[in-house]
Amino acid sequence: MSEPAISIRGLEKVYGNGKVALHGIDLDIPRGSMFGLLGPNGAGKSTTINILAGLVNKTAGSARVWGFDIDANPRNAKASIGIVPQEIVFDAFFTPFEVLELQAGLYGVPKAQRRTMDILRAVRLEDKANAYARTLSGGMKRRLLVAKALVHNPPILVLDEPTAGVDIELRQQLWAYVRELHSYGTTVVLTTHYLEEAEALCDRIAIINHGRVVANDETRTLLATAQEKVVVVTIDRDLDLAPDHLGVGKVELRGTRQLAITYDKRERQAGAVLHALTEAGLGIVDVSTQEADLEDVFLSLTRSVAA
Ligand SMILES: Nc1ncnc2c1ncn2[C@@H]1O[C@H](COP(=O)(O)OP(=O)(O)OP(=O)(O)O)[C@@H](O)[C@H]1O
Repeated sequence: MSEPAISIRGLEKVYGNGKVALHGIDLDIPRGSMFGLLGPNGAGKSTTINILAGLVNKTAGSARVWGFDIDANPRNAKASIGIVPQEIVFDAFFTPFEVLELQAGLYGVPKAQRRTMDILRAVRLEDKANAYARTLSGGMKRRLLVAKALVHNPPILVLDEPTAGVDIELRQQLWAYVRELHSYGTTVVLTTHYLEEAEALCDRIAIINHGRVVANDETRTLLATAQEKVVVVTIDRDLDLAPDHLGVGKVELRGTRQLAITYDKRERQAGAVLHALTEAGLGIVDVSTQEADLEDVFLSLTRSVAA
C-alpha cells in the first residue's frame, strides 16, 4: 500500500498560554480519500491543520505530508497541500486574477505553468477575473479561497470549515466542485461541524475531542457502531397511551396507531421487538427501521471523554 497522504504521529501542541490543544495525535489519511475531521469547537482541528500547513509550530511529534516530513522537508510538504482557511482574508484592491497570480508567485509556479484562468473557470469566477475582490459576494470570495488553494496543483486539498455561514445553494455548488476534484484524484480533507455533511461526503471520518482522536474509521463502520436503533410499527388499532409493559426498550406513541420503539441493538434484534408486540396482542400492519446517524455516534463519543 502506498504511503498515506498525511501521516501524523504523537502530535502535541501546547500554546504559549499553557493551553494544551493536542495531546498526542496519531492519524493516517489515505491517498485518494475524502476524509472528514470532525469535532466540537476547540477540539484541535484547526491546530492540526495549521501545523500541517506550517502556520503553527508543533510542540512534539511528527507529521508527513505526501511522504515529506514537515521538519526535514518543509518546502515539499507545503507544496503538497492546499489549505482553504476558515476566515476570508483578501486584499480588497486585488482582482481574483491578481490574487491567484500572486499566490502562484509565492509558490514559485513558473508563469508558463500557471493555470489562472482555468482555475477561475473551474470555480465559476471567470467573469469576475478583473473585478476588485471587495466587490465579490461572500460566496464568490469562498470560491476564490478554494481557487487560491489550488494554484500550485497540490495533491491534497484541505478545507477548514468551508461552508460555515454559506447558504445552501452555494454549499451545494462548492461540494459539487470538491467532489469533482476528488474524482480526478485529489485527496480531500475537510473539517466541519456539519455532521450530515461529513456523513454525506466523506468515506472516512476521524473525530477529535479535547485534542485527542476518539474515533477514526470508514464512515459506514462508524455509523454501524451506533448502538441505538428505532423500529417504527403501525398497528391495527388506535391507542391512547404507549404500552409500557413490553420490556423491549423505550416505547413512544406517534399519533394513535404508530409505535416508535428505541432499542439497543447489542441486546436484541427487531424480530424480538415485533414478537413482543404480537405477544401483547397488537396486530402489525407496517414496519420500518431507522439506524442511528452520525450525530448519535458523535455525541456518544464526545460525551464519554472527559476534558
Ligand atoms: N493561538 C492560540 N493561543 C492559545 N490557545 C489557542 C490558540 N489557538 C487555539 N487555541 C486553543 O486551542 C484549542 C484548540 O483550538 P482549535 O482552533 O485547534 O480548535 P478547532 O477544533 O479548530 O475549533 P474551531 O472549530 O472552533 O476552530 C482551543 O481550546 C483553543 O482555544
